[in-house]
Amino acid sequence: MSEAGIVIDGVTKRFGSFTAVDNLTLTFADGETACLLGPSGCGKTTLMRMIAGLETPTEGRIIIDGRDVTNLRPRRRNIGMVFQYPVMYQTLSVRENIALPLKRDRSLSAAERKKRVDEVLDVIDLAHRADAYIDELDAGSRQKVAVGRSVARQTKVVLFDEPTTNVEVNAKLTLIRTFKEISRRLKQTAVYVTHDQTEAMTLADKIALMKDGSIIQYDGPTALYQKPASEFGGWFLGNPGMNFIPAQRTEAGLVSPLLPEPLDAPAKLGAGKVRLGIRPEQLLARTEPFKGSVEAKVEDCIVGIAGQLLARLSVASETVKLKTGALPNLRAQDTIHIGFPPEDLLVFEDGVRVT
Ligand SMILES: Nc1ncnc2c1ncn2[C@@H]1O[C@H](COP(=O)(O)OP(=O)(O)OP(=O)(O)O)[C@@H](O)[C@H]1O
Repeated sequence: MSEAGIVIDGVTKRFGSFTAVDNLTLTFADGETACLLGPSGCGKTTLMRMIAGLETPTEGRIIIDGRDVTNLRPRRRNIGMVFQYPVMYQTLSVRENIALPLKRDRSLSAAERKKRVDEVLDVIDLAHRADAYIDELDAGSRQKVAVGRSVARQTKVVLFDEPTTNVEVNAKLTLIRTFKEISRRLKQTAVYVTHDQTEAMTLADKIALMKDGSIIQYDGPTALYQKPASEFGGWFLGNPGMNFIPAQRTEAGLVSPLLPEPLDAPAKLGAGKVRLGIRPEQLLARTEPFKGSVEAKVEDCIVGIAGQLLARLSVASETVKLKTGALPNLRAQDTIHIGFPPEDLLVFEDGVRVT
């Protein structure tokens, strides 16, 4: 196994009898930005700390750029790290903070060092503040300096541990753009831990969706959203998550009181429990009945981001979530008509996607 990038090879981490990371095997490809995403306690930080060398795997190996680093100390791994709370030297300027990690590198001349720092200042878009002191900057700019410092050595791998947690919402997007631009320009392999799905969707080439110490799916953001491999992925991604509707097998296909017509059953369906998945924004919703519609009662309704309505509906003893911009006057207790476009329905068997 000598490929570039980061190879996680059968890695397990146990704390006493508790397994935080459970026999993971995965490759973060060279030059790719990968996000580790998942609910609190799923093992994201533990996995990243093992890549960094801050934690030793109980079993398995970690290979960075073809070199087995499992037993190397963090400093010997040649990686950059950006944390939630960066340590910054208040009495040094932006330029001096970024230059700091380069001081130890004797292979660089003073001119080369200055050139590197100028390059970094340019990428993080802080050349105009190069001589400012850290405490004169806002949290977003400070975090940019932290990133600048971590990438100044131009390591092949850079790790981010929820670096936007303490940055105000408006500055987050700028910061994320900066991360992307830097990894692209420096062709770095970046691993980024977050529990913010919007951040992961915006930033990642690929997302590793984690649950209980395992990786449920490793895929591009669009594939993960549109074709979750499991009900967990459908539920976890999206705001609100995917709807799941129970269905029964019959001679005519899959039937449900929510569907006026049976749905063709996939050939590879076994004998397990079948549920149909559909995203709240994929439901059709109108005030009048239409072809293929069923009647639904609005239980409650709130206005979401960008004026879209988020409603909880009861339909034939099931609860269904709807996200729509089409019914601006929707109120609780209204009766409406909804439809499930067959082409948008995903079939899950025992929690695993079949189509
Ligand atoms: N040093 C430790 N000793 C004992 N248990 C630990 C230790 N570090 C982590 N754990 C446990 O391992 C599990 C995974 O923790 P981890 O911090 O990796 O999760 P996470 O996905 O990063 O969660 P969060 O988003 O809350 O940071 C948790 O149940 C945590 O309590």
